[in-house]
Amino acid sequence: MPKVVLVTGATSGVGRALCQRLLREEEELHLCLACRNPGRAEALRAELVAARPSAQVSTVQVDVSDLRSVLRAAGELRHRFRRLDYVYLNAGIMPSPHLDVKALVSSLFSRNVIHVFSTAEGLLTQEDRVTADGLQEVFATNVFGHFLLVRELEPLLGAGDSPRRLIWTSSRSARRANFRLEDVQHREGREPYSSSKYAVDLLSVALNRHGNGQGLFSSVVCPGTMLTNLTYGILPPFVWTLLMPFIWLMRFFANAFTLTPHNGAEALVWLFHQKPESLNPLTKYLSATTGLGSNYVTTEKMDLDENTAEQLYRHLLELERHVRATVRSAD
Ligand SMILES: NC(=O)C1=CN([C@@H]2O[C@H](COP(=O)(O)OP(=O)(O)OC[C@H]3O[C@@H](n4cnc5c(N)ncnc54)[C@H](OP(=O)(O)O)[C@@H]3O)[C@@H](O)[C@H]2O)C=CC1
Ligand SMILES: CC(C)=CCC[C@@H](C)[C@H]1CC[C@H]2C3=C(CC[C@]12C)[C@@]1(C)CCC(=O)C[C@@H]1CC3
Repeated sequence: MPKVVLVTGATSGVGRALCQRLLREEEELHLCLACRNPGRAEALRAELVAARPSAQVSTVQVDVSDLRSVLRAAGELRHRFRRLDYVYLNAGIMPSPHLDVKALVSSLFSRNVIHVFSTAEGLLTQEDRVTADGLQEVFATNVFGHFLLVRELEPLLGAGDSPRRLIWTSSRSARRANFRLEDVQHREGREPYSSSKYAVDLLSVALNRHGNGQGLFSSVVCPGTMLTNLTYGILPPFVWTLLMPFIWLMRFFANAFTLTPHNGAEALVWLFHQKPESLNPLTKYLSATTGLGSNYVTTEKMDLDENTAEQLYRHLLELERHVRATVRSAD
């Protein structure tokens, strides 16, 4: 039986590289591309099948920031598949990022330079929006839409003869100081991206607590800093090109500059092969690249506690009840 793998945000960046690498490395696989843009999804499907004609690749349309779209897509997946072996919860956004150039320059002369360049701590703020469902867009996309998808896919992720896996694309920029249980959507702060990734880390811990007994295992990864549509929103491609000599030099000191989506996918592919029982739920798995360009996976203990994880989980369940009631009454 081929393993069934669902990937959100497969049309570009690390999601796309993950699909290419999995199909190149794995014989028996059914890859389902969960994408918001059907044209791009079909173009990717055709490209993957052209590269490997025996590959089984399908698509499903989903905008993870739109709750009705998530409910509809999950219904379609329940209809199409009897089980999902791996779900990569990878789609993510960072809207209208602002780089604090003064902080960037002063970090160059600080002892913290490697940490700051690996995590972007203090360097970036974003402007979030509110979705048609009334949620903060970064939270809806990076966290809640995916949470609802997982909840809706529970019948396909339940106990079976082999473990089921959730693999979240988080970030080294997830930071406890940017997250508050009283404001999980980050309505008030200026770092919704970091807050959303911290929420992802917490959520993964809670999902393990509630799912491991039924054979469901969750992990978080950071692909490192890559040049993708997301980072081209921070600096345009030509500026990244100008910075390249500096970045190549930085790579000898900061392994987080993976730069290409292929390199960034290292930890996502590595996790595919690991026995979930051997993984630590409190560890983040990081793609890393050496100065000479070799890829490897390293780990980081997450700065969180299980009590906060549980409280966030309950909060998300409550929000889920609320949005389901709203969707029902509007239909
Ligand atoms: N780039 C980096 O340096 C880092 C990225 N990450 C994380 O990696 C993940 C992938 O980002 P990356 O590859 O860099 O960025 P890209 O912008 O290249 O890819 C993002 C993907 O997510 C999809 N997407 C965005 N919003 C939605 C939505 N509402 N519904 C469905 N799909 C959506 C995009 O679809 P579409 O093609 O339609 O736009 C695209 O396929 C994100 O979670 C990001 O936070 C983490 C650390 C560093
Ligand atoms: C000289 C030089 C390398 C300049 C680039 C400065 C910044 C644009 C980068 C420094 C740290 C980077 C970083 C990210 C984006 C680009 C930087 C701010 C991320 C926020 C991208 C998305 C993530 O999930 C984490 C990354 C942390 C580091």
